[in-house]
Amino acid sequence: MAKLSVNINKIATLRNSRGGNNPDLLKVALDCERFGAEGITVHPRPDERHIRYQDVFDLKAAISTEFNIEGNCREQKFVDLVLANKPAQVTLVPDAEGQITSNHGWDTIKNQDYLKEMVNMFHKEGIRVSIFIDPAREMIEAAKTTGTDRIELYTESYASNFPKDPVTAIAPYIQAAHTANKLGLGINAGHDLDLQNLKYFADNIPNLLEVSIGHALISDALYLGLENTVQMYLRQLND
Ligand SMILES: CC(=O)[C@@H](O)[C@H](O)COP(=O)(O)O
Ligand SMILES: NCC(=O)COP(=O)(O)O
Repeated sequence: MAKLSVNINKIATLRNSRGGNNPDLLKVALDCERFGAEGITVHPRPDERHIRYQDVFDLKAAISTEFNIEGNCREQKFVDLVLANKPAQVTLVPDAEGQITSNHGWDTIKNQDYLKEMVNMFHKEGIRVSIFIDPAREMIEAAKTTGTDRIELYTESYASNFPKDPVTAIAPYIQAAHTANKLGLGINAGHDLDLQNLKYFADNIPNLLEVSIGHALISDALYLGLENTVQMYLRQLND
């Protein structure tokens, strides 16, 4: 069964909009765990518009499930933050400066040597590495040569095409999963997964290990409540 890691960036966005501590990010993370989430994901960005660097230290000290820190390893501040906190997993994402949200995976062919160095450095500190990637065979094959433990499949195109044609939407992801499985790479996935598209994805991707979900899950929680929402997402993965 794939694990559910709740991305709490949006809770930090709401908190930061008023400058106080409401909602309390730590409490939300602990509540997500209490409600059944198997991991917490954060994606600190250089402008700290949602997750602040201090949040990462505070979360690391408080949570007991798997901590996944996503971000751009070309930012030295991000690398230092990850090394100082030693999460269970770091997910390397190739964000351009000022990007609203992540919108592409790594070109693992062009950046092969650089990624190798990064993977090596995080491995020396005992941190599992996942590389954020589009579902393309050549990118997955090149990812394998970096020594990464896992890839995270960028699911935006699956999510946007799912409503009109689920079979076509998932086809490249099934191919990608077969390639990754053959190479012995673990498979994570994320971006725009939601209560409509998650079950079909999880049912069709062989050996899916983990999904990280934030935007839709936190939005659903406004209507459904956080406890109920976390459990509804868990059911999409486990039923
Ligand atoms: C890596 C990824 O897919 C993104 O979902 C990201 O983690 C979300 O970041 P924002 O919350 O800043 O949009
Ligand atoms: N890695 C993807 C993630 O953490 C959350 O993405 P989203 O659900 O906010 O699109």
